[in-house]
Amino acid sequence: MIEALDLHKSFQTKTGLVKAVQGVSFRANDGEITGLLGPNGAGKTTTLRMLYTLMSPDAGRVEVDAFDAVRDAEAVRRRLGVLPDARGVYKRLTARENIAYFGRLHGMSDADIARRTRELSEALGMEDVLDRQAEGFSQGQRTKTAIARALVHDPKNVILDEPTNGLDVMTTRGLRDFLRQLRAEGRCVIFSSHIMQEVAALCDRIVVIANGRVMAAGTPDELRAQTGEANLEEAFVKAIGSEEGLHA
Ligand SMILES: Nc1ncnc2c1ncn2[C@@H]1O[C@H](COP(=O)(O)OP(=O)(O)OP(=O)(O)O)[C@@H](O)[C@H]1O
Repeated sequence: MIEALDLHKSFQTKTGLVKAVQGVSFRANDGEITGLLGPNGAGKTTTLRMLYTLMSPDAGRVEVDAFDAVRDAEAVRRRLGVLPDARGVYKRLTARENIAYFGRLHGMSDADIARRTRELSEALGMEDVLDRQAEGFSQGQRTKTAIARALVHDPKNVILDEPTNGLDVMTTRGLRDFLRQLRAEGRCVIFSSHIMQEVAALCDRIVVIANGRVMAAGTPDELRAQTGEANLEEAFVKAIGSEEGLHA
């Protein structure tokens, strides 16, 4: 389970202070997919970075399975699998070597790494590229490698920053099935997106973010009730106040 408790984060820039996240709170439960939906610049990536301990919040707290992300950062990292916005796949290594490298960083045995690599490559449909050097991989192949690598240590909680960005329709469908499988395994899954159809298709719980603030949050039914809109996509538009930036 992942909890964001009144998170704040600002950045000093040449043109002044950018308030990227201004009081974001939500809870993502185990066995559920939670979607962070918002237009470009809403604060999704900054929020996720605080959840996965890359950035510390100016104010507020993150808890992962009741561990504090600042005080117990190590314990939190062990419980997380992360697909960051910069995928960061090592080009000189094959997909298999990329996955194994992360497995070793987590202290896994070669046998466990081999077993998890088999499971993940089958689930993600990437057996054909497993032993190819990542140099020259398509965007989808890079994303799959980065996801397999993030999950090699079998983490209970999974955070994915715009996982379907740049993927074709078939790869996106495969990835959606994969996320549903993670949910069925009882994991806590959080992903960000600016595509409302994506969030509507997958999520048990949705956090609508704009200008660094939570505009609405809840199950699809709760969001429809809160906004008085029968159609979920209309509910998103109403919560944000505009449909700009919410499409593919
Ligand atoms: N390191 C940084 N320095 C300065 N400003 C930043 C930094 N990181 C983020 N921001 C600003 O904070 C705001 C929120 O950015 P963030 O990347 O969190 O949004 P996002 O919802 O993930 O957007 P996108 O969908 O475009 O990825 C933006 O105005 C962005 O320019």
